[in-house]
Amino acid sequence: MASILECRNLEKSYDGGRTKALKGVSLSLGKGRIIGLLGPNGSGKTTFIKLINGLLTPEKGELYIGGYPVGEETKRIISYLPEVTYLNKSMRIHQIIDYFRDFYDDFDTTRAYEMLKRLNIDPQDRMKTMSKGTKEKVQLIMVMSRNASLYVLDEPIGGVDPAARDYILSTIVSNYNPEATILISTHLIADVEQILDDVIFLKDGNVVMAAQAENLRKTKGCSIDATFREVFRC
Ligand SMILES: Nc1ncnc2c1ncn2[C@@H]1O[C@H](COP(=O)(O)OP(=O)(O)OP(=O)(O)O)[C@@H](O)[C@H]1O
Repeated sequence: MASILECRNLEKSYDGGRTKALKGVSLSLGKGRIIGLLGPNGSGKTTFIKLINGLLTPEKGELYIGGYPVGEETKRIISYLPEVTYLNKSMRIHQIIDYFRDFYDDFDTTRAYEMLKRLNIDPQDRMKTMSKGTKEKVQLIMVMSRNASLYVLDEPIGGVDPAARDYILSTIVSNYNPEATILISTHLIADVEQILDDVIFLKDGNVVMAAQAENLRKTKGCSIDATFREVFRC
């Protein structure tokens, strides 16, 4: 299978080496796959995502996205949803859409307005007057309205109510280019597992499992959520 991301022996630590967040991660992410990056708190998910986006640099190892080392080329092909809100709170949604359209050549304005409509969000609303969950929906819509090769979503539905989660997930799946790859980091495994093709389990900075979701369910005879609870039982 052709891959969009390849990494070998990635290592990253904090505090001058005292905290080893990634201890030699090697992975290949296939094109056109929806991949769950799963692991308990502190397992290294956000660190890995920050390396992909060039916000951190590894101490060791190699990382290539679309055949390029992390840099300008890779930023162009990655659409990234960070854990924290980064949109200007005083802006109205339609202004944010204009901003994204000006900033990203691959931004699809029509798709953004369609997704807002489907989720009943008024483009005239200002970010600061919206609930946490609605802000999350808007951010996700902006990120998914780009025609990227790799979407990296760090906890995309944490603040969204359960009724809206399925709707958002199906919106994600139906609106993105099937050639593109989506990497989703989340603790809400039961909610997202229906859309996952592959899963990666991270534990203490190591990949402890990387498998096709369907194969894993067959082998274990249970859901990904149940397997996760078994592997990471406290
Ligand atoms: N800025 C930082 N300074 C020091 N240590 C950090 C920093 N960021 C993360 N760490 C540590 O690195 C390790 C991995 O953290 P990371 O945030 O990547 O995990 P995570 O899997 O995303 O966790 P969570 O599910 O809680 O978001 C943890 O031990 C964490 O305490």
